[in-house]
Amino acid sequence: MEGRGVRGGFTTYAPPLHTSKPLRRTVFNRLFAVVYFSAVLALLYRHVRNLFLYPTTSFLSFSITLSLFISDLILAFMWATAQAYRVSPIRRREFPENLKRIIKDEDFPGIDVFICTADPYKEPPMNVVNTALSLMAYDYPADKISVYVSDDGGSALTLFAFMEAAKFASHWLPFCREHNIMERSPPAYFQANYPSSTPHSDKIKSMYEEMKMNVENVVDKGEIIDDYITDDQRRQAFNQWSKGFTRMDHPTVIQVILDRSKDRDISGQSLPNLIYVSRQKSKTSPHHFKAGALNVLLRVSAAMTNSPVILTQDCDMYSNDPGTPLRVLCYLSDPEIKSNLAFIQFPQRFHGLNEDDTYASEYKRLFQINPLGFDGLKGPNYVGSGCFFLRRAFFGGPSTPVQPEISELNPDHAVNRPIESQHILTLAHHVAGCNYENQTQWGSKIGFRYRSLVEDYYTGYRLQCEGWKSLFCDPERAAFLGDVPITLVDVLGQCKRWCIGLFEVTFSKYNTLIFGSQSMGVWASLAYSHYAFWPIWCIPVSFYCFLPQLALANQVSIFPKVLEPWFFVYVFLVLGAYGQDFLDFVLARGTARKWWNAQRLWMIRGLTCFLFGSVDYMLKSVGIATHGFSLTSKVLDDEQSKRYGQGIFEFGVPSPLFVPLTMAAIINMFSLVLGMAGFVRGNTEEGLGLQMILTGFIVLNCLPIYGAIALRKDAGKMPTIITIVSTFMSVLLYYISSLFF
Ligand SMILES: O=c1ccn([C@@H]2O[C@H](COP(=O)(O)OP(=O)(O)O[C@H]3O[C@H](CO)[C@@H](O)[C@H](O)[C@H]3O)[C@@H](O)[C@H]2O)c(=O)[nH]1
Ligand SMILES: [Mn+2]
Repeated sequence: MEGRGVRGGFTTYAPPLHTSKPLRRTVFNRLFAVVYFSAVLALLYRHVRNLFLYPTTSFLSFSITLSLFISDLILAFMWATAQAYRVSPIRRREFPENLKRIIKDEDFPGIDVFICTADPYKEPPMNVVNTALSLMAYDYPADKISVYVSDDGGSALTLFAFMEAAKFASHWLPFCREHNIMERSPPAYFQANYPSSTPHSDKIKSMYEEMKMNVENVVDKGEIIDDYITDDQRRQAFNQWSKGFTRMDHPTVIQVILDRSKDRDISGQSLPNLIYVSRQKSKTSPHHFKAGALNVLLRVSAAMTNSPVILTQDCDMYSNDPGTPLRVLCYLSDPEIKSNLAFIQFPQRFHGLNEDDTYASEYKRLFQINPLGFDGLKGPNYVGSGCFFLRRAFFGGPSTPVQPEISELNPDHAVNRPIESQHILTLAHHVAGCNYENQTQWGSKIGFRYRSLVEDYYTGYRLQCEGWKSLFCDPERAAFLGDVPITLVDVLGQCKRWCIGLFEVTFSKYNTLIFGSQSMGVWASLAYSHYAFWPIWCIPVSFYCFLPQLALANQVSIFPKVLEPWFFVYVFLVLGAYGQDFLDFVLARGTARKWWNAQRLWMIRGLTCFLFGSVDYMLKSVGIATHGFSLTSKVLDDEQSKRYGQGIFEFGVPSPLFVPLTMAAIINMFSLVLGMAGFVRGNTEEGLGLQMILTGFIVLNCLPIYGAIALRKDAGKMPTIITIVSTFMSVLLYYISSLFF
């Protein structure tokens, strides 16, 4: 594949548009996997042997060995699935500078950009607007871009913000072009380029500030006051928010804010289409959260522009590089790649992370490392944002197309009427209706797939099962930058939602191991299974955080003695796994301190969201609970931001998620102290060495929790009620354990 040039399907001497090459560490990884696997087998053999010794040993030691066996079996399973990312990882490069020789501007495909937002108070309209502006300002012919905004919040405030943004866009877009600006989200530009201001940029800045003031004013008031309703068009638009209009129950609102066939910027160039869509909602029809919103956009955009390329974007992920669509074209101009390509995924990267990424919100493994491994198989999974799709992929497999119910939605249907024509608007309203999907294949065989809270993972997976491929595009300069949650409860809440969504896939007929391996081969199925089974990490993590410690506190040895042969198997397995993880992390632009935080968060997730997500999923399957898509908040609180900036853990709210975590902190500290005391007095068994090391390691990981319990006075400290409940439960747990040991 390397160095191949592409022109009209023939391999020529033309300069390449893209290359790919295997990662250098692949050979090492494969060898290491063989050695590591032998050690895993040895350990499992040891457990099985010990289990068979029962009933010569006690019931207690049988239960302990069984728990360790189950934990290690799960760890071994997760390790095995993760090897899928290590068999053939590749890294790609694109050469957009060679594009002009192969394709002319007028032959560029149209792009429909989808931006989803769902709540003006959790997702401030100004941020949504900034995302939209950054995408409208792509270095791409404006008459080929249409931006569709889906507002599940059904908020006039968001529509108002976009009306203001459209005015500003007519100044902002030419300004960006003229000065060749990289940061096309206005606040990112002002932050990066001030104080080196010019009269022109000052003028733009003050226009931006004025828009921002108007929008925030309206959002604060919660309504559009008459002063802002400056013309009939606006009056008509806002009159749609009639009495009885609520976010969960309202008719469709579709507003063409900019029409590229007639709207021009101040330099006279056309502006991209900008269309606001708030689909019809009714309390009696399911809306399927983001997947439902995206399917409405798929249909509304089909009616209006039907561009062959679609970019899906979360409202908080702005473009950080105006050249991104050209990178995409490097692949789309290669007929060999394009024929079975469903999507090109860019990594989710973030701005506003604190120095050491306290909550590992970067998810480096998920978003940056593992996709390289996926890419050498069938391609990366879809992660919801920063992804360019070929529209055709939503309508059946590459060789098994599925026809939509009306021909206008066909991916190759050409739209030949203006978007504001009555015919088009009527059709668009029709396909945005909340009953439109009844008795259709939307959500099952067509479009984004329903029935999982991780619609992104599930949709990408199903597309690949249909035979589609995908590509991972990870340029040095981040293509998109998103917000991160800055409080622990938000971080864990988001992860808990993912866990529920993942289990919804695992325990369905599309199980990644069974259905997946039949549809896309063993390795890709393993790669998907790694995430499908993500939440089960809660089992080994919980066992390892409590069992050895309780045994230690009771002076019972459960691991091999220090320096005996099995001790070295344990040491190799642990150091091997952590060492390889560290290496991957640092080679992917990571630092040692960020890695430390990432491994800490893995432990924390095991005790919190993985655990609660699994339990919630089970409660739901037996009909006890229901769950929805709880939005991640993108609003910054000053005090919280300050603490986040200093790298201080933010607890603050009395969430049950914190209870097992605090219990682990307490029990580990308690056992460590007892263990040390035993050592000092000389009556600690020599078999307790590994337990002491493990407990010490967990205590080290829990340092911020002790601080939050005992030392801090700020609003982000551990709520007293959580400390009390956890202490009580820890004492209870210790008491129960002492009855058995
Ligand atoms: O009913 C809904 C719920 C959410 N959203 C939008 O979905 C996006 C993602 O929501 P967010 O709260 O930011 O969730 P995250 O967990 O941060 O998102 C990650 O995980 C989601 C799946 O759980 C994916 O959809 C996202 O793309 C991925 O970034 C946002 O733009 C929302 O406005 C809707 O449009 N309608
Ligand atoms: Mn998000």
